Amino acid sequence: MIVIVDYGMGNLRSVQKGFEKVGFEARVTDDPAVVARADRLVLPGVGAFRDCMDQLTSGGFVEPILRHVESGRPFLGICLGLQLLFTESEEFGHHKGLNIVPGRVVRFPGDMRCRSEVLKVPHMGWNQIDIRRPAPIFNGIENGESVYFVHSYYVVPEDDSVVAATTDYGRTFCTAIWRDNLMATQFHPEKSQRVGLKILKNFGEL
Ligand SMILES: NC(=O)CC[C@H](N)C(=O)O
Repeated sequence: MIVIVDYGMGNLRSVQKGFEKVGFEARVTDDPAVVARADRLVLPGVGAFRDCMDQLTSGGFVEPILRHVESGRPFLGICLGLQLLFTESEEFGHHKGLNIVPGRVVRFPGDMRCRSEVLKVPHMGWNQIDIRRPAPIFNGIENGESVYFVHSYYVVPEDDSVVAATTDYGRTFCTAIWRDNLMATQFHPEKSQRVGLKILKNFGEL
């Protein structure tokens, strides 16, 4: 069973519908005991880093998430669900994350340009992924495919070897990580139509 963590700040229904569209039942839960029993766990996230960490902590989700990742069972983080895996984020201050992946979460600068065009922050819309490592979620996905983004911050892993894909937006930034059973994307598979559904299907088939 795929379990989607409901800590009050995720785009849960669209993630759930995405899995259903590719033939996988996904259970949305706010019960840490159900999270602890998941054989595949999805951590979505929309909103501010600190608020999400506060919700995960107050909801009793931190331990079950850490145990799940240690167990080797498949884990998928989406957008803020990627960022929360890291040591800390500079979003609205300095806030500690789950520290499952050493590294920081930093903001795009406001003065990025591409040729003469100012690149707005948040990075919002379709952009291409440059697949660096054959993460299982990328099975059957062509390099250079477009996916959908909505974010102002991006992750900077201490160990570059966890980077599975990058994207260019004023700079080349990490857009997906893969370490053993742990996979996470800065973009939104559930908003990325055909490519995104394939990614969700790949995760369901692990
Ligand atoms: N879509 C989001 O919630 C974005 C996550 C985070 N607040 C960021 O701006 O990067």
